[in-house]
Amino acid sequence: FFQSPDKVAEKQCFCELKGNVDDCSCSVDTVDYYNNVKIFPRLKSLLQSNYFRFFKVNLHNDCPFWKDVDFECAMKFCHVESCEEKDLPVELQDDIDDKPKKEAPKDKYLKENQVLGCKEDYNKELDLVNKSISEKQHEELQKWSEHDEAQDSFCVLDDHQEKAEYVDLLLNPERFTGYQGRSANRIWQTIYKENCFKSPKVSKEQSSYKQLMKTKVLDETCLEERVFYRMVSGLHASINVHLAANFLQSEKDSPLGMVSKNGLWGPNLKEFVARFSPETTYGEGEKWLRNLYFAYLVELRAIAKVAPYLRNEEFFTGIEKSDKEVRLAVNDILNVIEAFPSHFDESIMFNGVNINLKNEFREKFLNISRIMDCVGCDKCRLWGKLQTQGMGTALKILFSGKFEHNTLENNIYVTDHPIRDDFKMRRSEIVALFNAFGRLSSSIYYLELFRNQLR
Ligand SMILES: Cc1cc2nc3c(=O)[nH]c(=O)nc-3n(C[C@H](O)[C@H](O)[C@H](O)COP(=O)(O)OP(=O)(O)OC[C@H]3O[C@@H](n4cnc5c(N)ncnc54)[C@H](O)[C@@H]3O)c2cc1C
Repeated sequence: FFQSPDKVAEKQCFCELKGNVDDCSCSVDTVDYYNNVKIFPRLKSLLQSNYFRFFKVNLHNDCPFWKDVDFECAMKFCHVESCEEKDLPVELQDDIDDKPKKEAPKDKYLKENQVLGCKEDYNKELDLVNKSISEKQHEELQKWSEHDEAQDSFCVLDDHQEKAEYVDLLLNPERFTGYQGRSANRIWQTIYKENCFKSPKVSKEQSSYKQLMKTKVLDETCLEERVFYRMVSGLHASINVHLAANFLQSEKDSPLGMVSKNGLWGPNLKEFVARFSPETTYGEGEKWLRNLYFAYLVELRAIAKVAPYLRNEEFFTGIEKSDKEVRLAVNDILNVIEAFPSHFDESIMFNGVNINLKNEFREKFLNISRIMDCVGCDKCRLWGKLQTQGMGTALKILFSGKFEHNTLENNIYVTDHPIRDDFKMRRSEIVALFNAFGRLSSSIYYLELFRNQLR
């Protein structure tokens, strides 16, 4: 089913990406082969284990940037079921002992009888940017920088907050929810326009993407800015690939679908093409897909870099047999990841530049993790938080400076001083990192599926 890099068929479709991933020395074909054959199957199985399937998250935070969060998710499938204590592994049950009992779900999250997909005309507001964000941002960041523990973090972790609850990720899969319209658009718009350095996203005044591309905005930015943009765009692409790959459909047109009591789900080629084809995206779709590979390579490298630390983790859930299996499975996947032939080289970043650039990079990413509290659909918020926390954890590993002794020799990273005493990872960081990487990995896998359908 998957072809080795040298046997890849004649390229035809827009999603048949050629050459190297931008700003990396690694080819798309290498990632496809390595991911689809070696990494994805291992990760898929690992992420079903008790240690990795339960994620502690606070989905009840108020949006720090604007008051009128629209809960525009139109389907009952947007709702997240949190775990009851009895369903959790022993180790995690202790963790919620003194927590207040779960609140009843808010009615606004459950709009079972609404029409699928919210088709509100949001275009009239597309250009509006909420200016209050900057002031708010400032306050939030001020608080953040006063918080010692958080100094080397790139994202907000809310697992310690009072209203945080365990969620079983396997029972709440990331898939099409119908979340769209003004609310979803405002989140992406804010991420690109407010929080990024210079994004090629256009406002309505700028006539088209084509025109924007002529200005080559991205090419003119420095590496760090491009990395930032590519990470976010890669995450965005991954989310949109997933919603096309796990789309609600009827039995009739879905031989590949999975039947469950919550509906019939499966890949929707039309949806994928509509989101990424050159015709509908002014040729940008291909670049967004390439950014997915970029984000993948950054997280892959972070896991390789933190491998010595992870090899000392117990992955304790209180069930001896399965904990041992998880340790073996993690070790196996770390071996595969470390042997990847062409890792992203983070040492090229933040060299000889003003230290403020690194801080700015961290602060901007921190804001992106905070914007997730403004997402008006529970399930999208859950996966948005998990993936930004995973990405933030990867950035912390790469840029917190606690692995400075890692050197690149003959294209292989050598870790002289594997773990510094002051480098610590929380359980939620490990869970988020692996699950976030799992999302990117599965997007690349689904991309192959769509490619094959288009051939
Ligand atoms: C954090 C978050 C999580 C979400 N999770 C889900 C989910 O689990 N299930 C679900 O069904 N929906 C989810 N959504 C909604 C989904 O991402 C889309 O916003 C929605 O389907 C509407 O799509 P759209 O066609 O309007 O374009 P959007 O995806 O909303 O994009 C807005 C604009 O950004 C540009 N753009 C699109 N992709 C990229 C890219 N990769 N890089 C750069 N620019 C881009 C395009 O110009 C596009 O018009 C989520 C949204 C957010 C903000």
